[in-house]
Amino acid sequence: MTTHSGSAHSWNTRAVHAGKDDLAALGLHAPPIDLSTTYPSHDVVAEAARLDDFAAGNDDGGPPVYGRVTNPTVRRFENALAELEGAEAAVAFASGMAALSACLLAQVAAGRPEIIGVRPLYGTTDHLLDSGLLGNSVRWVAPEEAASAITGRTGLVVVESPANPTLTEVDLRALTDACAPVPVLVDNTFATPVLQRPLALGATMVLHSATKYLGGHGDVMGGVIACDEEFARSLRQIRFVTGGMLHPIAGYELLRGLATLPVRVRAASATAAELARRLAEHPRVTQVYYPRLGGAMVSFETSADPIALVSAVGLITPAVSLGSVDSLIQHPASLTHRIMDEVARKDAGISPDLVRLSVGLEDVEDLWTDLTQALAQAVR
Ligand code: MET
Repeated sequence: MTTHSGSAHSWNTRAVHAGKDDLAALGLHAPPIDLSTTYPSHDVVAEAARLDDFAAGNDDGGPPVYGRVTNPTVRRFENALAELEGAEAAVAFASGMAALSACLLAQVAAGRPEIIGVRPLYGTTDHLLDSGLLGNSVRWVAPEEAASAITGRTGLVVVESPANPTLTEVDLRALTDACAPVPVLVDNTFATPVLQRPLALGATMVLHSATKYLGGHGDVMGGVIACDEEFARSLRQIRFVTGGMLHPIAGYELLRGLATLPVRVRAASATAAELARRLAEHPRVTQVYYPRLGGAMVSFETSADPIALVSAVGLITPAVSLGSVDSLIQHPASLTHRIMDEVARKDAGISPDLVRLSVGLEDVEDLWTDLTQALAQAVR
Protein backbone atom coordinates (compact mmCIF):
# COMPACT_ATOMS: atom_id res chain seq x y z
CA MET A 1 0.00 0.00 0.00
CA THR A 2 1.21 3.47 -0.86
CA THR A 3 0.90 6.02 1.88
CA HIS A 4 1.78 9.70 1.95
CA SER A 5 4.33 10.30 4.64
CA GLY A 6 4.40 13.78 6.15
CA SER A 7 8.15 14.10 5.79
CA ALA A 8 8.48 12.77 2.24
CA HIS A 9 6.57 15.50 0.44
CA SER A 10 6.78 19.27 0.21
CA TRP A 11 4.60 21.54 2.31
CA ASN A 12 2.45 22.47 -0.72
CA THR A 13 1.81 18.79 -1.40
CA ARG A 14 0.92 18.20 2.23
CA ALA A 15 -1.59 21.08 2.09
CA VAL A 16 -3.45 19.00 -0.52
CA HIS A 17 -3.18 15.64 1.23
CA ALA A 18 -2.98 16.34 4.98
CA GLY A 19 -5.85 14.79 6.92
CA LYS A 20 -6.72 12.51 3.98
CA ASP A 21 -3.90 9.94 3.89
CA ASP A 22 -6.21 7.07 4.87
CA LEU A 23 -8.93 7.80 2.30
CA ALA A 24 -7.72 5.63 -0.58
CA ALA A 25 -7.42 2.63 1.75
CA LEU A 26 -11.01 3.30 2.82
CA GLY A 27 -12.08 3.29 -0.82
CA LEU A 28 -12.96 7.00 -0.67
CA HIS A 29 -11.89 10.12 -2.51
CA ALA A 30 -13.68 12.93 -0.63
CA PRO A 31 -13.51 12.82 3.18
CA PRO A 32 -16.72 11.51 4.78
CA ILE A 33 -18.84 13.92 6.81
CA ASP A 34 -19.94 12.32 10.07
CA LEU A 35 -23.00 14.17 11.37
CA SER A 36 -23.73 11.83 14.29
CA THR A 37 -24.49 13.55 17.55
CA THR A 38 -24.21 10.29 19.46
CA TYR A 39 -22.49 6.94 18.89
CA PRO A 40 -23.95 3.56 19.86
CA SER A 41 -22.04 1.28 22.18
CA HIS A 42 -23.18 -1.99 23.76
CA ASP A 43 -20.10 -1.96 25.98
CA VAL A 44 -21.04 0.56 28.67
CA VAL A 45 -17.86 0.01 30.66
CA ALA A 46 -15.61 0.75 27.66
CA GLU A 47 -17.79 3.72 26.74
CA ALA A 48 -17.46 5.10 30.30
CA ALA A 49 -13.69 4.74 30.15
CA ARG A 50 -13.55 6.63 26.84
CA LEU A 51 -15.71 9.40 28.26
CA ASP A 52 -13.36 9.73 31.25
CA ASP A 53 -10.47 9.97 28.83
CA PHE A 54 -12.16 12.67 26.73
CA ALA A 55 -13.07 14.64 29.87
CA ALA A 56 -9.36 14.63 30.78
CA GLY A 57 -8.66 16.22 27.39
CA ASN A 58 -7.28 13.16 25.62
CA ASP A 59 -8.22 12.21 22.07
CA ASP A 60 -6.46 9.06 20.92
CA GLY A 61 -8.30 8.92 17.59
CA GLY A 62 -10.47 6.06 18.83
CA PRO A 63 -14.26 5.79 18.58
CA PRO A 64 -16.23 8.92 19.48
CA VAL A 65 -18.90 9.01 22.17
CA TYR A 66 -20.74 12.28 21.66
CA GLY A 67 -20.59 15.04 19.06
CA ARG A 68 -19.77 17.88 21.49
CA VAL A 69 -16.67 16.00 22.57
CA THR A 70 -15.02 14.76 19.41
CA ASN A 71 -15.91 14.19 15.76
CA PRO A 72 -14.02 12.25 13.07
CA THR A 73 -14.50 14.90 10.35
CA VAL A 74 -13.36 17.70 12.64
CA ARG A 75 -10.42 15.55 13.69
CA ARG A 76 -9.29 15.31 10.05
CA PHE A 77 -9.19 19.10 9.83
CA GLU A 78 -7.37 19.34 13.18
CA ASN A 79 -4.75 16.82 12.11
CA ALA A 80 -4.23 18.58 8.78
CA LEU A 81 -3.89 22.04 10.30
CA ALA A 82 -1.55 20.73 13.01
CA GLU A 83 0.67 19.25 10.30
CA LEU A 84 0.70 22.46 8.26
CA GLU A 85 1.56 24.62 11.30
CA GLY A 86 4.20 22.10 12.43
CA ALA A 87 2.31 21.38 15.66
CA GLU A 88 1.78 18.20 17.67
CA ALA A 89 -1.95 18.85 17.80
CA ALA A 90 -4.76 21.23 16.93
CA VAL A 91 -8.11 21.83 18.60
CA ALA A 92 -10.98 23.26 16.56
CA PHE A 93 -13.80 25.48 17.77
CA ALA A 94 -16.98 27.03 16.42
CA SER A 95 -15.21 30.38 15.83
CA GLY A 96 -11.90 32.13 16.36
CA MET A 97 -13.32 33.86 19.44
CA ALA A 98 -14.38 30.50 20.93
CA ALA A 99 -10.82 29.27 20.34
CA LEU A 100 -9.29 32.32 22.03
CA SER A 101 -11.77 32.05 24.92
CA ALA A 102 -10.69 28.46 25.54
CA CYS A 103 -7.03 29.57 25.76
CA LEU A 104 -7.91 32.26 28.29
CA LEU A 105 -10.15 29.98 30.36
CA ALA A 106 -7.44 27.32 30.45
CA GLN A 107 -4.88 29.78 31.81
CA VAL A 108 -7.30 31.44 34.26
CA ALA A 109 -8.32 28.00 35.58
CA ALA A 110 -4.63 27.12 36.02
CA GLY A 111 -4.14 30.15 38.31
CA ARG A 112 -2.36 32.23 35.69
CA PRO A 113 -4.93 34.92 34.87
CA GLU A 114 -2.54 37.73 33.92
CA ILE A 115 -2.37 38.33 30.18
CA ILE A 116 0.18 40.48 28.40
CA GLY A 117 -1.29 41.97 25.24
CA VAL A 118 0.53 43.55 22.30
CA ARG A 119 -1.65 45.95 20.32
CA PRO A 120 -3.06 46.07 17.74
CA LEU A 121 -5.20 42.95 17.82
CA TYR A 122 -8.55 42.18 16.20
CA GLY A 123 -11.09 44.46 17.94
CA THR A 124 -13.11 41.76 19.71
CA THR A 125 -9.88 40.03 20.85
CA ASP A 126 -8.78 43.37 22.33
CA HIS A 127 -12.19 43.75 23.97
CA LEU A 128 -12.17 40.22 25.38
CA LEU A 129 -8.75 40.76 26.97
CA ASP A 130 -9.50 44.32 28.13
CA SER A 131 -12.94 43.60 29.60
CA GLY A 132 -11.71 40.78 31.84
CA LEU A 133 -14.98 38.98 31.06
CA LEU A 134 -13.33 35.58 31.48
CA GLY A 135 -11.60 36.41 34.78
CA ASN A 136 -8.31 37.58 33.29
CA SER A 137 -6.46 40.85 33.66
CA VAL A 138 -4.40 42.42 30.89
CA ARG A 139 -1.34 44.60 30.60
CA TRP A 140 -0.88 46.28 27.23
CA VAL A 141 2.77 46.63 26.25
CA ALA A 142 5.03 47.22 23.28
CA PRO A 143 6.65 43.94 22.15
CA GLU A 144 10.05 44.88 23.58
CA GLU A 145 8.45 45.53 27.02
CA ALA A 146 6.59 42.23 27.17
CA ALA A 147 9.28 40.29 29.05
CA SER A 148 9.53 42.89 31.82
CA ALA A 149 5.74 42.72 32.38
CA ILE A 150 5.86 38.99 33.23
CA THR A 151 5.00 37.94 36.80
CA GLY A 152 4.52 34.54 38.45
CA ARG A 153 0.85 34.69 37.48
CA THR A 154 1.29 35.53 33.80
CA GLY A 155 -0.62 32.99 31.72
CA LEU A 156 -0.15 34.18 28.18
CA VAL A 157 1.40 36.76 25.90
CA VAL A 158 -1.05 37.54 23.07
CA VAL A 159 0.17 38.99 19.79
CA GLU A 160 -1.08 39.18 16.21
CA SER A 161 1.38 39.58 13.35
CA PRO A 162 0.66 40.97 10.81
CA ALA A 163 -1.93 42.64 12.99
CA ASN A 164 -5.55 43.42 12.33
CA PRO A 165 -6.09 46.08 10.99
CA THR A 166 -2.78 47.99 10.65
CA LEU A 167 -0.69 45.02 9.43
CA THR A 168 1.96 45.88 12.02
CA GLU A 169 4.57 43.15 12.23
CA VAL A 170 6.25 41.89 15.39
CA ASP A 171 9.61 40.13 15.56
CA LEU A 172 8.14 36.88 16.85
CA ARG A 173 11.49 35.19 17.43
CA ALA A 174 12.70 38.07 19.62
CA LEU A 175 9.40 38.17 21.52
CA THR A 176 9.21 34.43 22.19
CA ASP A 177 12.90 34.26 23.19
CA ALA A 178 12.43 37.16 25.61
CA CYS A 179 9.22 35.79 27.15
CA ALA A 180 10.15 32.10 27.50
CA PRO A 181 8.95 30.04 29.31
CA VAL A 182 5.71 32.04 29.42
CA PRO A 183 3.49 30.82 26.58
CA VAL A 184 3.11 33.13 23.59
CA LEU A 185 -0.07 32.91 21.53
CA VAL A 186 0.28 34.21 17.97
CA ASP A 187 -2.82 35.04 15.93
CA ASN A 188 -1.67 33.87 12.50
CA THR A 189 -4.99 34.53 10.73
CA PHE A 190 -3.63 37.17 8.33
CA ALA A 191 -0.35 35.42 7.47
CA THR A 192 -1.64 31.81 7.30
CA PRO A 193 0.90 28.97 7.54
CA VAL A 194 1.69 29.63 3.87
CA LEU A 195 3.63 32.79 4.82
CA GLN A 196 4.51 32.23 8.48
CA ARG A 197 4.69 29.31 10.92
CA PRO A 198 4.93 30.87 14.38
CA LEU A 199 5.68 27.62 16.26
CA ALA A 200 8.99 27.45 14.37
CA LEU A 201 9.67 30.96 15.73
CA GLY A 202 9.14 29.85 19.33
CA ALA A 203 5.40 30.49 19.74
CA THR A 204 3.47 28.15 22.02
CA MET A 205 0.05 28.43 20.40
CA VAL A 206 -1.11 29.54 16.97
CA LEU A 207 -4.62 30.92 16.67
CA HIS A 208 -6.61 31.06 13.44
CA SER A 209 -9.95 32.49 12.73
CA ALA A 210 -10.46 29.62 10.28
CA THR A 211 -13.41 31.59 8.90
CA LYS A 212 -10.89 33.63 6.92
CA TYR A 213 -8.16 32.16 4.70
CA LEU A 214 -8.39 28.53 5.85
CA GLY A 215 -12.01 28.32 4.69
CA GLY A 216 -11.31 30.83 1.96
CA HIS A 217 -14.78 31.18 0.43
CA GLY A 218 -16.73 33.21 2.99
CA ASP A 219 -19.08 30.32 3.74
CA VAL A 220 -17.73 28.61 6.84
CA MET A 221 -17.09 29.79 10.38
CA GLY A 222 -14.51 28.23 12.66
CA GLY A 223 -11.49 28.71 14.88
CA VAL A 224 -8.50 26.55 15.68
CA ILE A 225 -5.48 26.46 17.97
CA ALA A 226 -2.32 24.62 16.91
CA CYS A 227 -0.07 23.75 19.87
CA ASP A 228 1.64 20.91 21.73
CA GLU A 229 -0.31 17.96 23.08
CA GLU A 230 -0.20 19.28 26.66
CA PHE A 231 -1.98 22.53 25.76
CA ALA A 232 -4.28 20.65 23.42
CA ARG A 233 -5.41 18.55 26.39
CA SER A 234 -6.31 21.69 28.39
CA LEU A 235 -8.17 23.14 25.40
CA ARG A 236 -10.12 19.90 24.81
CA GLN A 237 -11.06 19.88 28.51
CA ILE A 238 -12.44 23.41 28.14
CA ARG A 239 -14.22 22.53 24.89
CA PHE A 240 -15.73 19.44 26.56
CA VAL A 241 -17.47 21.62 29.16
CA THR A 242 -18.18 24.78 27.17
CA GLY A 243 -19.40 23.04 24.01
CA GLY A 244 -17.66 25.32 21.54
CA MET A 245 -17.03 22.45 19.12
CA LEU A 246 -16.61 23.05 15.38
CA HIS A 247 -19.52 21.66 13.33
CA PRO A 248 -18.58 18.62 11.20
CA ILE A 249 -19.72 20.30 7.97
CA ALA A 250 -17.45 23.21 8.88
CA GLY A 251 -14.69 20.69 9.53
CA TYR A 252 -15.22 19.28 6.03
CA GLU A 253 -15.22 22.72 4.40
CA LEU A 254 -12.10 23.82 6.28
CA LEU A 255 -10.24 20.67 5.28
CA ARG A 256 -11.26 21.31 1.68
CA GLY A 257 -10.05 24.90 2.00
CA LEU A 258 -6.57 23.81 3.12
CA ALA A 259 -5.92 22.09 -0.21
CA THR A 260 -6.09 25.38 -2.13
CA LEU A 261 -4.71 27.60 0.65
CA PRO A 262 -1.20 27.95 -0.85
CA VAL A 263 -2.40 28.88 -4.35
CA ARG A 264 -5.11 31.22 -3.05
CA VAL A 265 -2.79 33.03 -0.66
CA ARG A 266 0.01 33.40 -3.20
CA ALA A 267 -2.26 34.64 -5.98
CA ALA A 268 -4.12 37.13 -3.79
CA SER A 269 -0.84 38.31 -2.25
CA ALA A 270 0.63 39.16 -5.64
CA THR A 271 -2.44 41.27 -6.43
CA ALA A 272 -2.39 42.91 -2.98
CA ALA A 273 1.29 43.85 -3.35
CA GLU A 274 0.53 45.53 -6.68
CA LEU A 275 -2.49 47.37 -5.27
CA ALA A 276 -0.39 48.53 -2.29
CA ARG A 277 2.19 49.91 -4.72
CA ARG A 278 -0.46 51.76 -6.75
CA LEU A 279 -2.31 53.07 -3.67
CA ALA A 280 0.94 54.58 -2.36
CA GLU A 281 1.00 56.83 -5.44
CA HIS A 282 -2.67 57.82 -5.32
CA PRO A 283 -3.24 61.50 -4.40
CA ARG A 284 -6.10 60.64 -2.02
CA VAL A 285 -4.12 58.01 -0.12
CA THR A 286 -1.97 59.39 2.69
CA GLN A 287 -0.49 56.17 4.07
CA VAL A 288 -0.36 52.55 2.92
CA TYR A 289 0.26 49.60 5.23
CA TYR A 290 1.47 46.38 3.63
CA PRO A 291 3.48 43.74 5.51
CA ARG A 292 7.10 42.91 4.65
CA LEU A 293 5.91 39.31 4.91
CA GLY A 294 3.43 39.92 2.09
CA GLY A 295 -0.12 38.64 2.24
CA ALA A 296 -3.49 39.55 0.79
CA MET A 297 -4.41 42.36 3.21
CA VAL A 298 -3.75 46.03 2.46
CA SER A 299 -4.73 48.90 4.74
CA PHE A 300 -4.51 52.58 3.93
CA GLU A 301 -5.36 55.98 5.31
CA THR A 302 -7.21 58.32 3.00
CA SER A 303 -7.79 62.06 2.79
CA ALA A 304 -11.13 61.19 1.20
CA ASP A 305 -14.13 60.24 3.39
CA PRO A 306 -13.34 56.64 4.41
CA ILE A 307 -16.98 55.79 5.09
CA ALA A 308 -18.08 57.17 1.72
CA LEU A 309 -15.23 55.26 0.12
CA VAL A 310 -16.38 51.93 1.55
CA SER A 311 -19.93 52.69 0.40
CA ALA A 312 -18.79 53.62 -3.14
CA VAL A 313 -17.21 50.33 -4.20
CA GLY A 314 -18.97 48.25 -6.84
CA LEU A 315 -17.00 45.08 -7.59
CA ILE A 316 -15.48 44.92 -4.12
CA THR A 317 -17.92 43.98 -1.34
CA PRO A 318 -18.27 46.40 1.57
CA ALA A 319 -18.16 43.91 4.46
CA VAL A 320 -16.21 42.84 7.51
CA SER A 321 -14.29 39.56 7.46
CA LEU A 322 -11.48 38.68 5.09
CA GLY A 323 -9.69 35.89 3.31
CA SER A 324 -12.40 35.05 0.83
CA VAL A 325 -11.97 34.47 -2.90
CA ASP A 326 -13.71 37.83 -3.42
CA SER A 327 -12.38 41.18 -2.21
CA LEU A 328 -13.87 42.88 0.85
CA ILE A 329 -13.40 46.39 2.19
CA GLN A 330 -14.35 47.87 5.57
CA HIS A 331 -13.77 50.78 7.96
CA PRO A 332 -12.14 49.36 11.12
CA ALA A 333 -12.99 52.30 13.42
CA SER A 334 -16.69 51.79 12.58
CA LEU A 335 -16.83 48.01 12.42
CA THR A 336 -14.12 45.45 13.27
CA HIS A 337 -12.56 47.66 15.97
CA ARG A 338 -15.70 49.55 16.99
CA ILE A 339 -16.02 47.67 20.29
CA MET A 340 -12.75 49.17 21.55
CA ASP A 341 -13.03 52.58 23.17
CA GLU A 342 -11.46 55.52 21.42
CA VAL A 343 -8.40 55.65 23.70
CA ALA A 344 -7.67 51.96 23.10
CA ARG A 345 -8.06 52.43 19.34
CA LYS A 346 -5.64 55.32 19.44
CA ASP A 347 -3.22 53.25 21.54
CA ALA A 348 -3.45 50.56 18.86
CA GLY A 349 -2.65 53.07 16.10
CA ILE A 350 -6.03 52.73 14.37
CA SER A 351 -6.81 56.04 12.71
CA PRO A 352 -10.41 57.06 11.87
CA ASP A 353 -9.09 57.53 8.31
CA LEU A 354 -8.00 53.89 8.00
CA VAL A 355 -9.63 51.54 5.49
CA ARG A 356 -8.88 47.79 5.38
CA LEU A 357 -8.96 45.84 2.14
CA SER A 358 -8.97 42.05 1.89
CA VAL A 359 -7.80 41.25 -1.63
CA GLY A 360 -9.39 38.27 -3.35
CA LEU A 361 -8.75 36.49 -6.63
CA GLU A 362 -10.22 39.03 -9.06
CA ASP A 363 -8.05 40.58 -11.77
CA VAL A 364 -5.85 43.38 -10.42
CA GLU A 365 -7.01 45.84 -13.10
CA ASP A 366 -10.68 45.36 -12.21
CA LEU A 367 -9.93 45.91 -8.53
CA TRP A 368 -7.86 49.00 -9.28
CA THR A 369 -10.63 50.46 -11.47
CA ASP A 370 -13.13 49.94 -8.64
CA LEU A 371 -10.84 51.42 -5.98
CA THR A 372 -9.97 54.50 -8.01
CA GLN A 373 -13.61 55.23 -8.90
CA ALA A 374 -14.57 54.84 -5.21
CA LEU A 375 -11.70 57.14 -4.14
CA ALA A 376 -12.85 59.71 -6.71
CA GLN A 377 -16.45 59.61 -5.42
CA ALA A 378 -15.62 59.72 -1.71
CA VAL A 379 -15.48 63.45 -1.15
CA ARG A 380 -15.40 64.77 2.42
C1 MET B 1 -17.69 41.47 13.65
S1 MET B 1 -16.28 42.15 13.00
C2 MET B 1 -15.40 40.94 12.33
C3 MET B 1 -14.75 40.04 11.82
C4 MET B 1 -13.37 39.70 11.45
N1 MET B 1 -12.65 39.15 12.55
C5 MET B 1 -12.66 40.87 10.82
O1 MET B 1 -11.64 41.31 11.28
O2 MET B 1 -13.15 41.35 9.84
